[in-house]
Amino acid sequence: MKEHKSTLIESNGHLVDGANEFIVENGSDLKCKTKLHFYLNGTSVEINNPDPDTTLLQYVRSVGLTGTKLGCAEGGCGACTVMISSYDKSSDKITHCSVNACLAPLCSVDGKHVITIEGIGNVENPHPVQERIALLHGSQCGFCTPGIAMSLYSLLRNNPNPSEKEIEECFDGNLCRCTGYRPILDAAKSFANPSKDYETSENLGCGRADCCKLKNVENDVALDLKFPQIKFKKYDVTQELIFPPSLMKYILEPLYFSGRKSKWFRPVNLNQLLYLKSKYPYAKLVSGNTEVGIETKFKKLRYNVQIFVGDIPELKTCEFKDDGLLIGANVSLSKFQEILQDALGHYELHQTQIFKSLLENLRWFAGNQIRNVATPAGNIVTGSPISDLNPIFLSSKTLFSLSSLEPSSMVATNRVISSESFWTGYRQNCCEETEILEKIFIPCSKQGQYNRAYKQAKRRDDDIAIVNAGLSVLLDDNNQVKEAAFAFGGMSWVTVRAPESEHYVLGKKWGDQNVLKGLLEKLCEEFRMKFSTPGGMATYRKSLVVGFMYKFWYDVSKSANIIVDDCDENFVGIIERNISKSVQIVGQAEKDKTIVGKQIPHASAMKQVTGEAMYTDDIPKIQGELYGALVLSQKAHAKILGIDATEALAQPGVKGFFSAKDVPGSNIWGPVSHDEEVFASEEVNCVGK
Ligand SMILES: NC(=O)C1=CN([C@@H]2O[C@H](COP(=O)(O)OP(=O)(O)OC[C@H]3O[C@@H](n4cnc5c(N)ncnc54)[C@H](O)[C@@H]3O)[C@@H](O)[C@H]2O)C=CC1
Ligand SMILES: O=c1[nH]c(=O)c2[nH]c(=O)[nH]c2[nH]1
Repeated sequence: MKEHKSTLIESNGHLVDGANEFIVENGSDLKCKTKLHFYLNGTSVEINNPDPDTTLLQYVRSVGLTGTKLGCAEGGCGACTVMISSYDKSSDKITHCSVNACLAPLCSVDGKHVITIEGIGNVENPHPVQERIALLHGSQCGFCTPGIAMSLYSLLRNNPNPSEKEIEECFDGNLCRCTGYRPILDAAKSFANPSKDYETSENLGCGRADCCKLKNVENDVALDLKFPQIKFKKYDVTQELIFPPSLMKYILEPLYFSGRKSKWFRPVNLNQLLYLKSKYPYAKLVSGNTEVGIETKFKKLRYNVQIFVGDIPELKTCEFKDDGLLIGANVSLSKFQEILQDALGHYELHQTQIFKSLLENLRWFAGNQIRNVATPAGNIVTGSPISDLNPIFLSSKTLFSLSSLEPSSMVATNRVISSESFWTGYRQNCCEETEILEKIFIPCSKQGQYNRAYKQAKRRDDDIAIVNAGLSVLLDDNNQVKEAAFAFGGMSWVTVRAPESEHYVLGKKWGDQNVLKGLLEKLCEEFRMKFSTPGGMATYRKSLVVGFMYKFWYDVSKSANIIVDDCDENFVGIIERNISKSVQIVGQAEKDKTIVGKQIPHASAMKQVTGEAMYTDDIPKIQGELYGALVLSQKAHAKILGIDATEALAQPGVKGFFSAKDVPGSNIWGPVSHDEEVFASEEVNCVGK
């Protein structure tokens, strides 16, 4: 990766950007539009100066599309899933992505088509996805159901002929707490081609609903045999909502919005971005917003100026160089997965070790909705100590290219820094304020090099690591270690290497049991963790480090054909979960019976899958509406001798205080047996009553 310099400002002092010349406006010299334009469920929407702090979820719900739900608000549960389609002029392709609307900024959807659960069907005319989930009992409380339907819908829009495995994986960012996944998967797998081999790569067309490549796709599986009592609609891809032709011609221009608390810039090329970053060094870059969104919502951080980098083509490039992969820092993680998969075919087998490690860890990196928008740059710059990618970057000497404008000359300049010196402390790195991460160079592995990645979390999918690792060794022809790089996440304030263990193993023979013993002892010494360490679980975390190295030892030995004693195959490789299988046996309905033996969906099912079911939070607000808050007991078990409401009434905005004596009629209620008090009258029997 070479460093470069280029002039960005012409002698007349104006910023050079192809045909554009920018004039002073909005506090910067960049001429910007102040109107957001996108499509929502097939209808054109224009908003003048939207508030940069509004999420897509807040917006769609505010216009009455309350089928999209607010669950966890941090991209973990999938209840807010919508689909965003965009058109890429250079490849003439439309992509459809499931996205967490709770994190997506409204301002980020310019030029895109947003489809919510209401946009795919309704109770009178449900989409086949909605109909099958409802008829096959895939909803109970129904709160997660629209999100589940949208994940499946997004998969089918990209891949109308999925395998069962692809269907199971499309739900890795959706949680359901009451229905159970069995009926959901039954419904979803009715769209699967059971004969399709997961590994088969096929041409999935250009993303248009009527793409000629999809004409022969037969989705009508043997549903009649599997579900004899139900007649389903056929799934016909050609009937899907099309990508608006006018958006294909829409030219992305720089945007500027000014809200109550913050300003938002959307540059559309690298020069504009560097210029804005030089003008506003303190500005926060926003990419997938999956970390920044958490910071602003939960950590209450404020960013007065935000620069959205999601529409900059230079940050989404990919080049297969002779010695490695050079990618734009803001490709989405899903796109990164595709690039890495392509790289496996492009390079020789021995060169692909690091790419394989990255692919392995990306499988377990959050859920689809996050990977569709989050970027390597976001992960690298955040520098979380349990980042999934950074241990692999650190153990592979990946290079980062940082770009900025030199303030005096306004010349674009660039420096390359190794991952080994990038992170400087807890969530800190060596990026200067005016610098942006432009490109990432991931080297090919050498002949004799073995690189593996491991992650242990509380659950496999959609979870953050407890400890993770990127481990690498280079062996010579005699299996002696020439180079070693062992990087771990979750063991310190930053992703760290284990220099003493690396040094110990240098020159020693891989496969020698004494070396293994010594190496594990060294690691234990190196990662001495106090019992009181932040994050806890000190012993467990240390044992994970040792466990990963043990696994790596046997994994490398097996790959390098080194005969070792006691090699248990279970140590090597990844334990794969098979495709889940289950059956609900529904007998033939007896003709003279109206209920017994019949597969009858519950009364709310169709409303839930279409997003039409109204939950408390979905009821439109009325003018002057008041909210209730409970005053709770701080005693575990006490007699109520009297209630003094003075403190509650003194709170700002409080209009009244109500207790048991104010309940008209009976103060007793309960779901089945009526044996609970609405408000405690004489006695409390727990804290929080
Ligand atoms: N909310 C969730 O469930 C999950 C969140 N994550 C987080 O998401 C992040 C992934 O990235 P995004 O959403 O794209 O990040 P983001 O838009 O939230 O930005 C994260 C950080 O990266 C910086 N950044 C982004 N692009 C940059 C660039 N080109 N140059 C310099 N700085 C840049 C931002 O200013 C910010 O400090 C990871 O860091 C990870 O921690 C990962 C998995 C799940
Ligand atoms: O690198 C990460 N991987 C995850 O799976 C994850 N989940 C999360 O919330 N943050 C992160 N970071």
